[in-house]
Amino acid sequence: IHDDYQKTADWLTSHTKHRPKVAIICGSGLGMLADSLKCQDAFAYSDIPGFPQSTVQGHAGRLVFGELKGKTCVCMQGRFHMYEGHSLCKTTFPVRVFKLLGVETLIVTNAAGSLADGFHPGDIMIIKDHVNFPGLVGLNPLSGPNDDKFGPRFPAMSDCYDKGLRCLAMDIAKQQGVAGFMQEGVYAMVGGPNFETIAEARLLHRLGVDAVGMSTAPEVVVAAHCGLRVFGLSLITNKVVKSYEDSESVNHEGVLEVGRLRSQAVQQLVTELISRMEINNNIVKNAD
Ligand SMILES: O=P(O)(O)O[C@H]1O[C@H](CO)[C@@H](O)[C@H]1O
Ligand code: HPA
Repeated sequence: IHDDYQKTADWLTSHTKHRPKVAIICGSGLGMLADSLKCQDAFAYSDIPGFPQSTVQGHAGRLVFGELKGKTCVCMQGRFHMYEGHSLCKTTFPVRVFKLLGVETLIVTNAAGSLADGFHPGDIMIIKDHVNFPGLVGLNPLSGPNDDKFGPRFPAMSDCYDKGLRCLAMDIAKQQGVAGFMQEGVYAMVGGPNFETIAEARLLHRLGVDAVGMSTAPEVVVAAHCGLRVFGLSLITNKVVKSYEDSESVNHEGVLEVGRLRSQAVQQLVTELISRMEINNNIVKNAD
């Protein structure tokens, strides 16, 4: 299996001169993060040996290499979800390819519905921790024989969202004047593709979940397993309906619309974070 990741990494290395240290996974409606990369080399997923295909609207299906503020990055314009029918191994395939390419830091973004009372559509939540619901019942990308070349059989997950990067992102948000819609909280992954029932929403709320979506946790588990430093952002695109009296309901078009609305703020925050993070070692530069 290691060979499959290596083959894809070798193909990419022979098709681009970029050697990224940072990888970004763009969530629903957040694909524009890739647009600001300079000196781009872009590949359709369908042209990359071993890569799965994106099937969801708002996920373009392109891997983009380039420079952002002098740092070399690779950006997934479109991710893979379990509900598309991919195995969890396939949904997280690119993360191990990034590791083999020399990536040290993974930035994950997603669109999510909020459960926390003080959260509103348009808020940006720094992910402090996650609840991996599929993982709790054994749907885990690390299931099966462990590949010791990537990491240990029983990896710790108690510190998978890097504290230094979380603090730095909050400082940057204050400096950019967007602290008013920044939050920090717990993301839960559910399987989807249906949105939550009211009873499910109430359950998640009572369990202390701040935002819910259908992705991210498997990618972060695989990244933490192979020693990548992780930073995660959820764009709150809707409130999850928790009341039987509420006549509103969520839809994917609305999710994408909020993505477009906040695209610039997310882009500015991620760009500045990358610009200020120390590459090549694990020390994060403090805000000025
Ligand atoms: O998690 P991302 O890919 O941002 O997408 C989120 O938005 C879609 C639902 O609108 C789901 O796929 C959910 O997971
Ligand atoms: O309300 C939601 N629930 C699950 N996934 C989501 N992705 C965007 N919004 C939501």
